[in-house]
Amino acid sequence: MDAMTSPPAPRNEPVRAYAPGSPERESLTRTLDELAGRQFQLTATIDGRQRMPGGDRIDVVQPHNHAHVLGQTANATHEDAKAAVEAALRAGESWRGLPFDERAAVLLRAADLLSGPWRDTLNAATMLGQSKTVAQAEIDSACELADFWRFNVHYARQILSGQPESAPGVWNRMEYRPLEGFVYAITPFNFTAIAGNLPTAPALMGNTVLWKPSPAQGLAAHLTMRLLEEAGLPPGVINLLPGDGLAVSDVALADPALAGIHFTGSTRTFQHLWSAVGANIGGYRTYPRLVGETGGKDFVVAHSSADVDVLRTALVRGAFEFQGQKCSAASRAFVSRSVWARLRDDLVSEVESLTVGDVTDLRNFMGAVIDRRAFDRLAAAQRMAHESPSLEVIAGGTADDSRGYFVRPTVVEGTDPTHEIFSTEYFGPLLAVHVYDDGDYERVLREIDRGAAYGLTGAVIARDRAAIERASEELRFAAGNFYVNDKPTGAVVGQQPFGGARASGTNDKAGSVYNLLRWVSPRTIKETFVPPVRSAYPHQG
Ligand SMILES: NC(=O)c1ccc[n+]([C@@H]2O[C@H](COP(=O)([O-])OP(=O)(O)OC[C@H]3O[C@@H](n4cnc5c(N)ncnc54)[C@H](O)[C@@H]3O)[C@@H](O)[C@H]2O)c1
Ligand SMILES: N[C@@H](CCC=O)C(=O)O
Repeated sequence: MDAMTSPPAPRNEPVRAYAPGSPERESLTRTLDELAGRQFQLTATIDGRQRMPGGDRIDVVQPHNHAHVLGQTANATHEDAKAAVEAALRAGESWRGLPFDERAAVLLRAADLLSGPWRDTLNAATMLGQSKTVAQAEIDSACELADFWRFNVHYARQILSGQPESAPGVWNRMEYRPLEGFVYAITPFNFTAIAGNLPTAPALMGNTVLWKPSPAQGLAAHLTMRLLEEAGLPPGVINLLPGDGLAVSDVALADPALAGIHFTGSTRTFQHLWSAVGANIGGYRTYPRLVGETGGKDFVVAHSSADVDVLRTALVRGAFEFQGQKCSAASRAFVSRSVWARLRDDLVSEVESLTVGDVTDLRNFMGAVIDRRAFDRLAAAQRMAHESPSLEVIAGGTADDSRGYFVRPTVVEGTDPTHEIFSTEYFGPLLAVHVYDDGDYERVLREIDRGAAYGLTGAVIARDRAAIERASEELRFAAGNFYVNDKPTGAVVGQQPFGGARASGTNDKAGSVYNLLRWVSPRTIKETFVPPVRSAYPHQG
């Protein structure tokens, strides 16, 4: 169809409350029972066909009840990856030839399916598979994913409408071509929305994709793929390859047609991928676009003018929601001594009262950490905190893996702000607090800026406008998402475009124009209506 069309304007998907007795709670509870009672085969999807990969088998379990197996998956092999590359390249010819509106319609339909009939399914899968409470699942697998799909269509249209000037007699046009080759999307365990966005954002711009989700997010990823198929995604446009990704990387990173990597996960993994691309740089048809959103050591700085209730709430929610497994989670706090005197006891008792347990019991505030590796890492960090002379564990500090991977929310007070607890990302419910003299605000801002390698999120809690301005200035490069009198988590698509620099990534702001621009390779076309027919210029006489 040749027309300037107007799709529905995007708006943020309203967040449901799931209060006791509400219809949405009853319906979700039924879906939780239904999914928990099934055994899923978490297959690969290559060229629209599902098959179990040929590599080692992996059980996908409920982290809060690790004896409960939700399904089986397997590591994709070299053969699986080669088949997926071929399928993506084949599908690319027809997918990029489709008018933009047809591609956009698939994602708009996916968003409406997700906010309607698929909502309970993806929320329940995210609760069971990733141990998210209903509130955390709802803002992720329902709202943020639907927002990504709707807002990306809106931002893509803005990009397509960006056209150059044309002088009289000439028509200049900009064509937003997809990249030449395939995009490799590698996604983390912690957000179903990020997992769904990373393959679909390049696809919207006309690219075809290999999608390698985290095994620990395998159930929600499998169901997201089914939802996209129901929405009309053609075979081969997104090819899902489950497992650890090692064989997939062997194939994808060595392929001349690798045109981009869309990654979210740890800094270490991204640096490994970047090095592999660097080592092979002469072998590609085009320079691969490398987009990676990675780790964080996110701060809260409380000035002596801070409101103590605002600070306590920002710390508890910011550090402990989803067990601190958000790249944005507050993990280092710098609190002025006069505020700490009024905060400490209430903070400790609130943290000690947080309920941690099975997320299908909707009264719990927190679930389990994702797996054995995370549990061991966090238990070791707790031991280190108990043993270190400059640290005092003032809340939590225990962990129990007898039924699920449960780690109590833990607050550690540290006198030495250069201790590794203030610079290492542990990715769990562990908050380190440094108390500074009220007069040392400027010094502490510099300490925060230099104290960690990351630059993802941070917050200042203060009533004094000059203190807010000083923090904003001094910490300008310490956070890509900076919050004033709020927790440093919970960015909303369309409102707080998300991402950070330094060791936190390429800061391409998922769910924005900046991100989508990375998946196009513009072509400028100049057409001259009445072209010259002589080479000589007037000054030649
Ligand atoms: N900045 C952000 O927006 C953001 C968002 C979410 C998570 N994160 C970060 O992600 C990390 C937690 O997620 P994670 O534990 O899933 O990270 P991870 O790096 O362990 O894994 C991320 C993905 O990479 C895959 N992977 C690892 N090695 C690979 C290889 N050689 N080839 C192909 N795939 C490979 C994993 O299987 C997984 O799918 C934290 O550091 C967190 O801060 C950042
Ligand atoms: N965008 C999310 C964090 C994603 C990383 O885990 C937030 O703002 O809390």
